[in-house]
Amino acid sequence: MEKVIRIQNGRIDQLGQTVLDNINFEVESDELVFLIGKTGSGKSSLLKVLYGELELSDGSGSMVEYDLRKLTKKQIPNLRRKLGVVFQDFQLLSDRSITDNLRFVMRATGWKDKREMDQRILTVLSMVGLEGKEHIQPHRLSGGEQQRVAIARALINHPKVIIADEPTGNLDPETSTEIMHLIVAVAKEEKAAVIMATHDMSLIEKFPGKVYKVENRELKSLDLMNRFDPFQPLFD
Ligand SMILES: Nc1ncnc2c1ncn2[C@@H]1O[C@H](COP(=O)(O)OP(=O)(O)OP(=O)(O)O)[C@@H](O)[C@H]1O
Repeated sequence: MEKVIRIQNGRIDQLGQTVLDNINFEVESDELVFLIGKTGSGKSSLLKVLYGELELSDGSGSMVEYDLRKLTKKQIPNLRRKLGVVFQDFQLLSDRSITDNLRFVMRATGWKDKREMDQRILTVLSMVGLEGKEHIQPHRLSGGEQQRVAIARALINHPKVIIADEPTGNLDPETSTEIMHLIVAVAKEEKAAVIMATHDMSLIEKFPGKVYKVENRELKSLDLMNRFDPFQPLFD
């Protein structure tokens, strides 16, 4: 299996303070990886490094084929073309239809041919079960549907990695499970790895994946056999 993420002895700083140190982390192209840990522990910071929003301050790291220590401003859009990013608050443009939300990203990532764009829009909307809703504006959709649009947007460029920062944080438990099923299914279809920060333990129980815990400025791989040991709580 190809490694799509690799960080060795990495360090992440925010405003001169070390958030995470001695990060050793690898993700293969077909893996589902959960990041857990208390609020403020550094999950989002790690994800930001992976999508080029924050520097890797020390060590070495690669994301898809990009060297995270040598990432130039010019390379960041190219890196993001290889990724799909999904956020807790969906981050859709509220004044545009679903189609225009997707077109906006497509234009920003170099798509030009209108027919090809329309075709891809139909494909990704059908992958997330939103066919027929192309012209609706996001505020007329439920939270679960809005997250489906965000997932469709993440799929536009055939991502190698889907990065999801608490994608179910604003959804009820039933919708969260549906969205999680969808992320896992589309990742399989597109052959993308998934790395997801979450506070939702029920998702980790339902969907088999690797689990890393961020704690005391360290990223620890949790032993899968022991991770439900009641004496080693996942969440404090
Ligand atoms: N833009 C920023 N500037 C400075 N410090 C920041 C910034 N964003 C986060 N931090 C700090 O970095 C640390 C890690 O925050 P981060 O958002 O990565 O945690 P998290 O585990 O994702 O939390 P949450 O579960 O609330 O999303 C915190 O101490 C936070 O205050």
